[in-house]
Amino acid sequence: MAIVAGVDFGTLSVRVSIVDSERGRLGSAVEEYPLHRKREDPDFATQAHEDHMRALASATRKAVAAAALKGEQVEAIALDTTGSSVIPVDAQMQPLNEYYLWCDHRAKKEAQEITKLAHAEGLEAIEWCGGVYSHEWGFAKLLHWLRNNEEKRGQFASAFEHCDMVAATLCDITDPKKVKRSVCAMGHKWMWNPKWDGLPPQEFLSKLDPLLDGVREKLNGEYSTSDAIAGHLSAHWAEQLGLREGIPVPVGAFDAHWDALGAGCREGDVVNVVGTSTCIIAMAKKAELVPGVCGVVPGSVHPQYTGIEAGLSATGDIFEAIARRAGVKVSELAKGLENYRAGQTGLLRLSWDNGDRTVLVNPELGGVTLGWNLIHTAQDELFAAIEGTAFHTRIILERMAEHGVRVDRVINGGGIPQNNPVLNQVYANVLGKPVLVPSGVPTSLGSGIFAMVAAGVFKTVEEAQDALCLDHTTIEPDPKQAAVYEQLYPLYRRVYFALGSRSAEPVALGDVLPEIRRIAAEVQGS
Ligand SMILES: Nc1ncnc2c1ncn2[C@@H]1O[C@H](COP(=O)(O)OP(=O)(O)O)[C@@H](O)[C@H]1O
Ligand SMILES: O=C(CO)[C@@H](O)[C@@H](O)COP(=O)(O)O
Repeated sequence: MAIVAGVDFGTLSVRVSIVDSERGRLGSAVEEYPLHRKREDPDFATQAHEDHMRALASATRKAVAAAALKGEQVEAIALDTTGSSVIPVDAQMQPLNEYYLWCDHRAKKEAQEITKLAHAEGLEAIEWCGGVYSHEWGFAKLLHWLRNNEEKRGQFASAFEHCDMVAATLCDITDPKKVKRSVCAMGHKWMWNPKWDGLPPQEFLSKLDPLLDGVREKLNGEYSTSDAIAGHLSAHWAEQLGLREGIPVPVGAFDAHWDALGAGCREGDVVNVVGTSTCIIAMAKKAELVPGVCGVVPGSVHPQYTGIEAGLSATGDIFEAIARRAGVKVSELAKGLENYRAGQTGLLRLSWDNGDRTVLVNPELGGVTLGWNLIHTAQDELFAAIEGTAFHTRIILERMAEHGVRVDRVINGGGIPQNNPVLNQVYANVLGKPVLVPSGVPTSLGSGIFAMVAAGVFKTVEEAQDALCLDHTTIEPDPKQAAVYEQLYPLYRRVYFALGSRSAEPVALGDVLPEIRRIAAEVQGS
């Protein structure tokens, strides 16, 4: 028997779970931290390193108390975070600014420049990240920071993903060169891959902007999968967290990737980690390039597999915005959704409110709702938004399957499937497949799995999964509702490509809207 701590840094809060190798999760605690946004600049989204560390210390102490244990008993701590959440640091690992959070979109211009040059130079890496370098990713954010912080540039020693920065802080590693970097974070967001000798060549980066001269060297170091140890908990942070000094901290990774493992992901499974955004995660022994899918990286989800990541740039964030505009909480607006039937609203809602991450990969897109009439309500829009995210998910899963990714089982992981059963049923109906939902919050179990491996309790991720993962409830598609979606999905697909991409066949709303309305009228009349 062994006890470890699993940590998950989400967009708004950190969850710490205390996990026992035999009894599973013994207790957990959540602590929030501020997300700094600016009303005048919707692209701005930052968070402070100190706020994260303070929240981590408090949540860890509370989780240990909730588990009715002593912190001394915890044998390892592992952590995952959002990404690309990037922090520039000086030569002593001190932050030069706040994190550019994953949803900070200020670096659109830089991302476009990277994409353009990468294609012009024939950089193989650009094909493996969907053909478009995202403004949510590391190099775009770093270049934006360098261009906009002239007075601090002289102190710039390196930049880190949130997961690597927290592990380094906990282990008191103060030399940027000695910090181990996560292949998951660096592979999906910084074009790192052993296939082309790590990061893109320095010549490419310098051509992009001379401000990036020498940056490859500054980002160098040991790149590791999460079965490697990043370091050991320092005396200072052991005291802050209420744990034992010297326990191992494995190399971290992204939240969605470990959430997928925590939700029980094996080869052949696709996990929709549905939260503020959706990350769609799969893993394969061998994976080919998937056009429009934002990352195919060896070792990223599971150390011995190639991880595949796709997703929606906003899911819960869309639901929340709809509720906010109606002046209520999303949990309030969600009450009564179970009375809705497939397609009944007559609304078709595209989930582009935060741009499109996969498969169009276009940050310029914005949310679109077709079919409004004068009596539609905010709740109608919420239901249509759930349907819209499910349709978008189907487009992505079809793209993955076309390129050899197995979609034998679909698992709805992440926070929202635990709170919103209607969403799970809509997903099963739209996908026309059973959807498996973990029978309890899967968040932070992935970290528990890697903490167990770090503590040496289990030799493999699979053994740890067998011990820690929760059972699944299977949501079967409802044949009648699924049949309605079989009519609506082709319309959604046409509109998605026609509105979102210049190269697709155009579509006339005068053709689409009567069809959506006809389907709604049939549903209402049945
Ligand atoms: N009942 C609900 N139905 C749908 N969405 C919800 C509900 N309750 C909360 N949400 C959304 O869940 C999101 C948070 O998801 P969660 O998985 O807990 O966090 P994170 O994505 O940061 O890890 C928020 O965007 C919130 O709007
Ligand atoms: O993009 C990634 C991981 O690659 C996520 O960290 C990001 O979408 C944030 O995820 P959450 O929805 O906050 O869990």
